Amino acid sequence: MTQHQDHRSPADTAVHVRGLEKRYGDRTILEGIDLDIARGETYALLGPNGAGKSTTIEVLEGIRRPGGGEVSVLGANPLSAPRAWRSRIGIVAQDTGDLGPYTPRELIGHFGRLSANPRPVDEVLDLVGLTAQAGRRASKMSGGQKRRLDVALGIVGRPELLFLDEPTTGFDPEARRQFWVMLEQLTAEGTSILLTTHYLDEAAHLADRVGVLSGGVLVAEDPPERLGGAEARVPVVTWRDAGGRAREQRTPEPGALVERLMREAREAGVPGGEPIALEIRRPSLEDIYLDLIGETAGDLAAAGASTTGALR
Ligand SMILES: Nc1ncnc2c1ncn2[C@@H]1O[C@H](COP(=O)(O)OP(=O)(O)OP(=O)(O)O)[C@@H](O)[C@H]1O
Repeated sequence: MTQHQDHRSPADTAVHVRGLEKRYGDRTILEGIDLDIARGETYALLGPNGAGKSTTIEVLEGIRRPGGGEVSVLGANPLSAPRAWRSRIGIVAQDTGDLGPYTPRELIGHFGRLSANPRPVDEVLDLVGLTAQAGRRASKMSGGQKRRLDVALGIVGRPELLFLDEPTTGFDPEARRQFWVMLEQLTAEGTSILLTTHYLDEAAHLADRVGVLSGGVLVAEDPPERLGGAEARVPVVTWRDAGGRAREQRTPEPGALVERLMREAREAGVPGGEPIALEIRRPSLEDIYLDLIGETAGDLAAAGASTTGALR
């Protein structure tokens, strides 16, 4: 939770969650999640398989009952929200069932008629890149094309808040880029978006903020370029010393270290005076993310907690 949002009332935010808990049987999945998503914000929920991302989204969609806590989505409790509330949210679930013998054009038209102010079918087909497949049976389309259709059905009603659970799984790289452009267009129209993804570059590209869910709690929450704090971004210098041993040092001043290594290499008579296998690397978002979830796994293991399923 960022401090500037503390004063906001649930009605001002797209999503407002306090102390969300969820258990399945004797397994605790969510242990007290606080989450605020501002109107117009794109928020990416990250976390290992089984961390509880889909569970969280399903609670927000009103299709799963929370075990405890306070949940407000577009100012309403999802479990008791009126019918009209449902048409203000868009859902792209992780698994969409069988879409029957229908074509994308028929399905998009049908879903559009359920909403008060649908986008024209041709506009939706164009937005998701399915114009050429508009008249084909959905069941005969490729996995990536079916996924695009799921997205089409999620956006046809011009939702104020769009939930996207791993939306680009199965997309080829070009389709992913097109999808990103489409989301940027929705964002420009003011749509709030909550997405889950295992693609860190996708989160970095799209999200205003990312939250990392691990071990039942949000272990970090920040804009992608600040995730993990400044310390996590300190560059790592790796090289081999004169004896051939792999060496590694984290330093905020890699230039000074490289200068020292070069001097030492020259003094040691290394041919060319170049440190062996020298590399300077800034930790990527993926490195930082893996550190964050690794720490949680370590903490829980140390505490003797059950790690089945809930961690990786
Ligand atoms: N209906 C259910 N009954 C019992 N356990 C469930 C149920 N639904 C989910 N779970 C368990 O809850 C945990 C969290 O599942 P969830 O689908 O929310 O994780 P996720 O973070 O979305 O994972 P993934 O990245 O694999 O999609 C998993 O261990 C899952 O097996």
